[in-house]
Amino acid sequence: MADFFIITKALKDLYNNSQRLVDNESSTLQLINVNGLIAHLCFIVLFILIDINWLAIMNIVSVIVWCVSIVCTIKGRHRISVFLIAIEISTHATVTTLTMGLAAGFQLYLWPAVLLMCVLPAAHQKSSFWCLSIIIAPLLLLNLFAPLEKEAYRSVYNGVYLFNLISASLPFILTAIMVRMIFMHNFQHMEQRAYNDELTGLVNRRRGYEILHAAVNKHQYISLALGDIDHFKRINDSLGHLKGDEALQKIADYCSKQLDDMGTCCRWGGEEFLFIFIDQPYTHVRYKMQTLCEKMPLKVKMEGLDSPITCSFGLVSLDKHETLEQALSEADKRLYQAKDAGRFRVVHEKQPIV
Ligand SMILES: Nc1nc2c(ncn2[C@@H]2O[C@H](COP(=O)(O)OP(=O)(O)OP(=O)(O)O)[C@@H](O)[C@H]2O)c(=O)[nH]1
Repeated sequence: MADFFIITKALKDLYNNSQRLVDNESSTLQLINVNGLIAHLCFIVLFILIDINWLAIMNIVSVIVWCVSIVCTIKGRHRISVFLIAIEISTHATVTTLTMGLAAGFQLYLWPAVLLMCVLPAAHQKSSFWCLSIIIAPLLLLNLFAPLEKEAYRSVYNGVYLFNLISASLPFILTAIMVRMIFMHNFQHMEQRAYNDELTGLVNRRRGYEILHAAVNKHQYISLALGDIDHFKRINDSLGHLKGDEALQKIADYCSKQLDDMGTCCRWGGEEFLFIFIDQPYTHVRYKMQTLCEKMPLKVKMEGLDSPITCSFGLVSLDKHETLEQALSEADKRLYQAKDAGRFRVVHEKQPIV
């Protein structure tokens, strides 16, 4: 069991680090450069072994191009590096396919290169278009017009094709994984921005409504507490808006920690928070909200304030025959009752309980 956790943790770490990797154009390019360099070094050995010396020499030239590309990437000349990669792959595939025929499988390297070019220079559309053309043009022309086989190389076709098939599939699969990771990362980022309040990090009103509607559709038992910071204007007026923001962050932090897994705290408006409890016994919710309210002045502190930081709350549970809007409106009414009764309290029925 422990082994299983170690493996899942290692995979998780790898996934997180690789996300950082694809976030950074420079490290992605360098990863591709190093892979290209290693592949061509292997080619040199392979072609010496099967005695095709002109291909071994050609791969030495390729190695030099990949080295130059590595230097360009280090110097931040990413566009040149991408062009070099496109030209190297395109030239290599064209010359070898025309000389040995399609049966050797060198044209296969152009497919992962198409995918790579679509992903890599995403920030520069013009160069992306040219790099793609450098790859797509030979891909089409070779498949249409290159000779299928050459008599001189018949004996090596099986081995060379298999080698090319495997080593061209690997970058294809890796690039596809990279595209998926970029997509997932961007999706999570967008979801985070769409659902979370920027200042406090709490879920926002939109997400709050989604959680509520989902619970209503599933006929779950819902309790709501609408909270409002007491005399927040005074905090802003005495310490300034930036410190006011800091107070909001501290209160949000405190509320989420206090709630733990029991419920969700949303930033409902400026200095208003909505606490959502799904399928939690009302007595537990009442106790939780009351403790949260009582402990707040002890746990949330700001230097330079004359009075402690407190909140008032209106707590309701959603009746079966009641709509969400009615429950929210009732919570709002109870919040006002809490304010009228002197603040720093939870009103859950008609009368305050703190
Ligand atoms: N710093 C900061 N202030 C905010 C933000 N959103 C709302 N506010 C402030 O919150 C204050 C709300 O003031 P009021 O509605 O008068 O309420 P209050 O002073 O909290 O008084 P009571 O609610 O009656 O206890 C205003 O000064 C708003 O400018 C925010 O994101 N950052």
